[in-house]
Amino acid sequence: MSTTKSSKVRIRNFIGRIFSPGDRDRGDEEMKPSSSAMDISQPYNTVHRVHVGYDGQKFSGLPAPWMDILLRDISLADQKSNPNAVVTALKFYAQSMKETEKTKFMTTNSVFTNSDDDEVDVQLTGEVTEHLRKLRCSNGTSSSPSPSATSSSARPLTNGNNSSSTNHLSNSSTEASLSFGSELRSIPSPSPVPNSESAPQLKNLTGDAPKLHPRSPYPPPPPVLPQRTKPPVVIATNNGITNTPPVPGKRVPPKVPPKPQHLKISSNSTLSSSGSSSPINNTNTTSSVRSVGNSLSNGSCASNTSSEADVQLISNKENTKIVGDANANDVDQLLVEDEPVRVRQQQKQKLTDSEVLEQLRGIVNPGSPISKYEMKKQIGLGASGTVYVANVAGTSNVVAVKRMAFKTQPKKEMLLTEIKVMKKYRHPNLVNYIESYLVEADDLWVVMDYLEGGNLTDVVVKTELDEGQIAAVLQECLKALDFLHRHSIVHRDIKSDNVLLGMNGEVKLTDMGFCAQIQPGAKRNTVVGTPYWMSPEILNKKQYNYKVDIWSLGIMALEMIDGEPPYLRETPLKAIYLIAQNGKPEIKRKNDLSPDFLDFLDRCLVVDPDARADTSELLAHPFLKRAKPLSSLIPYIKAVKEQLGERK
Ligand SMILES: Nc1ncnc2c1ncn2[C@@H]1O[C@H](COP(=O)(O)OP(=O)(O)OP(=O)(O)O)[C@@H](O)[C@H]1O
Repeated sequence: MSTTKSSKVRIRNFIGRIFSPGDRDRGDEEMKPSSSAMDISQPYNTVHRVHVGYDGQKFSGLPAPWMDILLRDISLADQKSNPNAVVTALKFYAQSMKETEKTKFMTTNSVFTNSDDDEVDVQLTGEVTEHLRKLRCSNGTSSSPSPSATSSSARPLTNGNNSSSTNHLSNSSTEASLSFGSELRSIPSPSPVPNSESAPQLKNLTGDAPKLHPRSPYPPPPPVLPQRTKPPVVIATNNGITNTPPVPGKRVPPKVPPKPQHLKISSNSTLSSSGSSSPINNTNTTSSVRSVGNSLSNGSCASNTSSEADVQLISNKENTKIVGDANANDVDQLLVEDEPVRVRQQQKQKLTDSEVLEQLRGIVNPGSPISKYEMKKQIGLGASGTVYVANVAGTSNVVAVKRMAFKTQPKKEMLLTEIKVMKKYRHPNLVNYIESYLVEADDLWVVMDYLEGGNLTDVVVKTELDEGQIAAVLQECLKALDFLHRHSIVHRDIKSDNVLLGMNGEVKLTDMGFCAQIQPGAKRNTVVGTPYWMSPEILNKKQYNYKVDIWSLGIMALEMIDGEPPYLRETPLKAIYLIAQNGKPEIKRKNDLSPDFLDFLDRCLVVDPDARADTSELLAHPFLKRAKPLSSLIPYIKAVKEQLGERK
């Protein structure tokens, strides 16, 4: 097993204990004979609440294991300084534990499904919220990151910087609850894992040929040392598309029939109702909405598109008005435009395994790949399968083949999403799909470009890139993100692990499993990502859009400076607390960085997504003018490969 593989697996093992996917494994469900009419179903939508109090000094009411872990990871002083962030961390943690409980196996990423299953939520009592309100008033500020605290950018920050944790607290909840899955489990403690590679590291501060020596020492790490890579990812579907101003330069929402007046809700209620109360929740309102839903949101990353439909109907209605005003004499036109169209309510449902299989069969090539590809060696082991390098028989072409056992996949819909996105969206900075096969209904082969240089993680962990090289990598990633965002696709899992390198220095994004399609101006609240790279709005379960990728890109830039994302050495609970508490992470080596680079980071790591840069802005940023040719990466990639090869 290569070092890459083993390190990823190690980290996965660690993280897997903490976070795991939220997709219900429907495999068993599918196999079961249908229950008779006399059967009484198991309880569902269960909510298990534990009352949580906070007296201004400490939390109470948590189950003992939770209290232990809270006290171990977050000091009383920290709890006191920002109880909101504690709530965010607990909520996230509770959800992750629930998902671990449900799935009972480890996977690469954590996925929280937040809508259609057991409720997992943390709310504080009215008494507690009142206390926190007073605290905020007496401090004269929110305990969440403030705009000024979270970005040194001179650009105006509009709103939302008071962190969503404030949202939890500002509602008038009268019940304090920390809700779990069906049964409370003892909380696994992160086991100590050796610090990231103690082996010699390659490093270059000057941009010259890389030399082997360790990265700069940082303050002594705390005792619990999670390893980098494949930490948790989360998905929580919660009817999450909302109405926001359209994004300039993005695609125009598809035309849909005007919404009947009696069904029309105010723009405010559109946001808050998330479509659940609207009588016309419909994922299939228009053909384009349907195609979006079918092509992408069938994966577990899909969120309910009903709100989106509402938004479109409302905005279309407004368009209609303008058209009507402009053609006031044309009564027929007005009548036609105002004709209410009733749209049938249809609930978004997850695909069954057999539906996923059916769709998959429609995508894969017929026949068998066995004689076409000669497997050379295993190059990686992911949560969903094993990656091999292979030769195309009779040619000198080399490809990567990912083989997955379909039936036992925990995230079948996400797999389907990944293949669909890879197949449909091709770009020089994306790992491109070549073809796929389903051998004997279970052995799924996905053939793709082979990126011989491995992933960026190995390079950032073992070497220190200079600013010109970092700018080059960021520029390539931004080109891919710009392409995805222009197609209304949000990647949602940007991190160095998902950036692959070619031996000629090419840089490509991979791992489309968490991609989602968001219509321009719409938002989602499916909690997806890898916590260390996760934007505050996702962590706080707020509505979000494509800007989450920009935050993660900023964190990835910090990885390239420091070799790891912020808080990696903290326990997961503390890390989540710190992200919620601090917003923009501290940039450790500020004095070593150019003003352009600092400004680039500032523009990515803005807590308020509306004030955060988009790909167009960043692609034009002066920092990218410093980008060196991609060939400058070659010695680094080679040195890392050699080092990894030596250790095999
Ligand atoms: N196209 C490729 N070219 C070269 N190496 C690859 C390619 N795809 C994957 N790899 C290597 O294989 C490893 C595992 O890839 P995989 O996509 O299975 O990882 P994962 O994202 O951890 O897993 P999963 O997607 O199953 O959750 C990667 O870290 C990478 O080093």
